[in-house]
Amino acid sequence: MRIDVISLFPEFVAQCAAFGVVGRAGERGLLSLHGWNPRDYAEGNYRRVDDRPFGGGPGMVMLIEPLRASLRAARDADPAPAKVIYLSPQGAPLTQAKVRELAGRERLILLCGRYEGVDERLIQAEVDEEISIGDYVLSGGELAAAVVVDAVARLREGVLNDAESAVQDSFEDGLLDCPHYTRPVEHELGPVPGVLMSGNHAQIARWRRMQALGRTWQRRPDLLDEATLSKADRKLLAEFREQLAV
Ligand SMILES: CN(C)c1ccccc1CNc1ccc(C(N)=O)cn1
Repeated sequence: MRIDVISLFPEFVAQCAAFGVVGRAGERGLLSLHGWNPRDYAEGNYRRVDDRPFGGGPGMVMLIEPLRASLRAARDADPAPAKVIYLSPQGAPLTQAKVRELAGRERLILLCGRYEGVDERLIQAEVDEEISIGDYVLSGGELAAAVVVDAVARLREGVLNDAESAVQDSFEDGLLDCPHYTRPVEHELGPVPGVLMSGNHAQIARWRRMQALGRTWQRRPDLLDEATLSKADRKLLAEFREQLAV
């Protein structure tokens, strides 16, 4: 998979992708990341990439042409067609389902805005999708781009080993994860739930599913509404709630 990042700080996103499983994906050739800086395509001796907003008001707006030229350079760098994604607070919320869809593509071009954003005409002409990583404002789209790179890379075949992808699964079905424990069994902070020490793998899986369902119900009932629960799931959740009522 190839991801091109259009940014005034292209090394920012490359650095975020240099660690851990995503860094490993790069070393294995499963993911290639390329940065393009609009300033390299800006005309004039000041190489302007922004200018004042028509209509007045504070801040600056990114100019069309440097972005357009850097997007063209990124597209032309590889024959595969690319989906252009603009990271902005005005975008559609990023969900795991959207991450899965993006991970199925061979190329993505991520456009990172700075200042107050980008001239709307460039967005209309060049952007396929606007995506937001959450309802908050960042000083630039680069952190949002790094989030997309990480979330997408881990879903690519061969990036995660079996153990790591098992962790991924717990979020795949739209539920929160169960609690995790490791040594020591006894600690001043409390014991490890006995079922996890039982060696009874069916019971352990049952307990973990109950915990995932229960925590989702407690912390994110909105996710629970969207999740399709089996009859067995509903029974487990009822049991979880009974245990609370005790
Ligand atoms: C400077 N701003 C406000 C801006 C305005 C318009 C576009 C991009 C930016 C860059 N900032 C971003 C980007 C993304 C997100 C997000 N929630 O995904 C939050 N902030």
